[in-house]
Amino acid sequence: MKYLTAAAATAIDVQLMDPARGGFALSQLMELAGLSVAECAYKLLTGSQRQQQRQQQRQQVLVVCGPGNNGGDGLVAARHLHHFGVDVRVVLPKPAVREPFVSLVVQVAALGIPVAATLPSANEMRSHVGLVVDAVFGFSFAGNVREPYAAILSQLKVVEKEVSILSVDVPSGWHVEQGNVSGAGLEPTALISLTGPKECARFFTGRHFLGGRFVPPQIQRDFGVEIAEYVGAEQSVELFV
Ligand SMILES: NC(=O)C1=CN([C@@H]2O[C@H](COP(=O)(O)OP(=O)(O)OC[C@H]3O[C@@H](n4cnc5c(N)ncnc54)[C@H](O)[C@@H]3O)[C@@H](O)[C@H]2O)[C@H](O)CC1
Ligand SMILES: [K+]
Repeated sequence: MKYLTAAAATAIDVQLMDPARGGFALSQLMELAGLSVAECAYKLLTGSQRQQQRQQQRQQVLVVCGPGNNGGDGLVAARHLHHFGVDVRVVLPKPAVREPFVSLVVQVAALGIPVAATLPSANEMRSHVGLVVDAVFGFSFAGNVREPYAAILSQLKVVEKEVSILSVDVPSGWHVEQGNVSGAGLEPTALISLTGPKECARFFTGRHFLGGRFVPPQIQRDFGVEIAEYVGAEQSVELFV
């Protein structure tokens, strides 16, 4: 398994958006990343009969979005989950002030998806939330978690053993290469790595998926990113190492 440093993940993004290499716009990559997240979340929610029963009791998916592109992936995923028929809510601690986030929030609101700045209470999450999608921080997170996100992560940690969490790309609060060194990071049930697993995924022991089905072969080869064996139209694939 090839693991990416934060610098390599940034370099892949630059290549993907280079007009002469990948030729993608950021919003396209975010759309595909968010679609992978939504499809993976849906699989986790409905994957087994037991989960289907639990899902009937605790139907909501709570998508918690940070200030960068990881949060953008979350906003896209929320929109797709709504179209998949899931009762989805968004927590966006800081209002969107720039594109593509402003438009993504408009798209979410146009579907009637509730957007709040704060998390529900721990008891509300225990009784109503079937899955939290952690889209707070991705591969550009560094240093100690600053507010308002420190409070959000602490509140999620209170319920993390009782409510399933799917982290997008990096479990929020984890050092991108060294893992949960501060102890303030989430300990999610599942992780969906986008493009390729980051170094911190070496320390993750839960269910691990790969998504982001958009990397052309040349860029895969240049960075040693492994080609996942997606089946048919699926947007995420579980990794077993
Ligand atoms: N090629 C791909 O796989 C793609 C992945 N995508 C997703 O984009 C993120 C990386 O996005 P980026 O905007 O570079 O950064 P983050 O979302 O990780 O966060 C930046 C954001 O967070 C703030 N911040 C950083 N450290 C702290 C801190 N200690 N406390 C508080 N706030 C902090 C920083 O100021 C920024 O505002 C990747 O992981 C994928 O999820 C793309 O969507 C598509 C291509
Ligand atoms: K995350």
